[in-house]
Amino acid sequence: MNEIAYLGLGSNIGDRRMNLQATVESLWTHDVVVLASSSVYETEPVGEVLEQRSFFNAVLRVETRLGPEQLLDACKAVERAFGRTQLGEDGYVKDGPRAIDVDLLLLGELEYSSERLTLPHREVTSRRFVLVPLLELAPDLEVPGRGPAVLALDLIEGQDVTVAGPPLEVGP
Ligand SMILES: Nc1ncnc2c1ncn2[C@@H]1O[C@H](COP(=O)(O)OP(=O)(O)OP(=O)(O)O)[C@@H](O)[C@H]1O
Ligand SMILES: Nc1nc2c(c(=O)[nH]1)N=C(CO)CN2
Repeated sequence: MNEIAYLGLGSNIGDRRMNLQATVESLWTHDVVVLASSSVYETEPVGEVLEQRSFFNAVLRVETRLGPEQLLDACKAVERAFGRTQLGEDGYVKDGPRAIDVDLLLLGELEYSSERLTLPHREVTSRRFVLVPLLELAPDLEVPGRGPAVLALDLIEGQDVTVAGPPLEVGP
């Protein structure tokens, strides 16, 4: 059965918008149908590395027949295609600069936990750079197990987010 999922994209190396657009095209080749994109936002770095270039972030609404672990594999395959080092590999920096980051934010109503995957994404309700584009696509969104996304956004202080450009092209 096909499910609706939301993916969070981020880039802060090279041509950031071009990297996000190329990610959309790469997802098509992994059985992930991209239905809609949020606007592209320029966002202040959040997390363990604050002294780095600002990010471009966007959220995609996708449709897929993949299950949770397979969908994570697809996200990781797209990151690898852009040369991203992965957790556990040489050169990996938690929260560090990256040409592309693809996070699996939500898969339908699923609450799921395995060694390598947590759904909803553990940070989905604490990051403005995720919630602002997510709410643009789904203003009434309820985050499974955590309540209305709009209430979570109200609780976040700081984390500058501004519109940098129109939505990514999602057509084939
Ligand atoms: N919902 C999820 N989406 C993506 N990765 C997840 C998720 N839940 C758990 N993970 C795990 O988190 C690991 C680290 O992810 P990643 O390399 O993208 O970290 P990061 O981008 O530095 O930080 P963050 O995950 O907080 O954005 C992945 O290898 C993956 O196994
Ligand atoms: N603004 C912003 N900050 C981040 C981002 C990101 O995509 N945008 N990604 C991170 C690691 O996943 C760490 N910090």
